[in-house]
Amino acid sequence: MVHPVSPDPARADSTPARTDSDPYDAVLLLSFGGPEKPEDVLPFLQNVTRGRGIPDERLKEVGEHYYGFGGKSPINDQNRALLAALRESFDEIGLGLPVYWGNRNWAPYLTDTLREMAADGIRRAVVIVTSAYPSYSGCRQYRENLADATAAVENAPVINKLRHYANHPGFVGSFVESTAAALSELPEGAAIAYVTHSIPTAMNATSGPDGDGYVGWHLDVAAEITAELERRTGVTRRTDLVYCSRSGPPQVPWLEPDVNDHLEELAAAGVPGVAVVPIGFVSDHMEVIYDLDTEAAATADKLGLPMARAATPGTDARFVTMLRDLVVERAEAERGEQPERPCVGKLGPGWDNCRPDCCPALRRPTTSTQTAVPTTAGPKDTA
Ligand SMILES: CC1=C(CCC(=O)O)c2cc3nc(cc4[nH]c(cc5[nH]c(cc1n2)c(C)c5CCC(=O)O)c(CCC(=O)O)c4C)C(CCC(=O)O)=C3C
Ligand SMILES: [Fe+2]
Repeated sequence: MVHPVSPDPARADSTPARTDSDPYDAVLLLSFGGPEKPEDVLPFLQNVTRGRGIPDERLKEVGEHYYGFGGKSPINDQNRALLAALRESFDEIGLGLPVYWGNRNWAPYLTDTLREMAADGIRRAVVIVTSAYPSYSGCRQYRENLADATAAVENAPVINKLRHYANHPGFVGSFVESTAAALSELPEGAAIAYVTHSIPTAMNATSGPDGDGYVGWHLDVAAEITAELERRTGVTRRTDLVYCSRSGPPQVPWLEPDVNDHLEELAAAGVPGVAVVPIGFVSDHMEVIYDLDTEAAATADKLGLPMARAATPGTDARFVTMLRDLVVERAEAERGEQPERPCVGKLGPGWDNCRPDCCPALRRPTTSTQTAVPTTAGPKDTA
């Protein structure tokens, strides 16, 4: 006779109580990093642009943006504030996970953070990236950084990256509120200009599992914010998705129009004002305080076009709670449960794991001096 297998009580007692965060024992906040003082600016820019073919002219120009703000980017302080807010939010529901922080381009460097996590005995962590959309720069490059750092650190934790969250109601809801606040400062009939970081059109073409994921996700998020505001107020407005922070050589096509050209067009069209809504940024980065609050604001001023910039999520409660919910959601999924996956828009929730061919790196231009030279070639062709 076969006896049903009954649980061994002694064994059950020794099994640790399952918490909401199983199987994770830590959270890692992964970000871009930025300089903290003038001496940091050049080495930071060298870290960012190593092997990326950015013209020297552009680097000098971007360096000036940082020097104009005392050589300090707001991004690190924004991340410190987000860390504090996340810890507080975890505490509220008794989610006892330590929260670590590492960057791609500046201290605390990701590799050092992983080393610290390994030393603390962290075995498995979930990573929050401060980039909400699919693209090589905003997703795969961070996953490459994680792979490199994991390979460099002995006993590095296993790491899972959260799904893209731009179409989560917490992210969209935060921008709905900030856009409404910006519009309330403007004359009736003001337009909305949604702004994100420009990328090469070729990078957009390979973004996400089906391509065009970068622009596609931004358009979907913009449409949701617009629809919710319209639902609340009954007012229909002109809306556009435009871009800032183009870099790279001029012959390489990047996403357009630039926000400044767009403001010119709005003014020419007789639009009475514009809410500039930086949906591509989770907090106030240099792109926001320079490209929008300084440069675009000066353009609008010159045009006599009233402009109000909507706040980024930063430490907005909707955004912080969303990140906490996503950690819990991913833990549930990894335990084999079927979590709810809140999302708005037409595209459906982001995927937990990117396919191997998602957002491939672009082939970067090389010069002829980097190609192999046939050994039969003469020392110099003087013809
Ligand atoms: C999609 C995207 C995001 C959003 C996703 C994410 O958040 O990660 C983002 C964020 C950021 N980009 C930043 C800074 C820079 N980005 C650069 C260059 C580039 N960005 C690109 C794309 C993106 N960038 C691309 C395709 C390049 C060309 C070089 C290359 O192919 O890699 C350069 C070089 C100089 C220049 O050309 O501007 C700098 C200094 C900072 C820090 C700001 C601060 O200090 O507050 C942040 C958050
Ligand atoms: Fe960038």
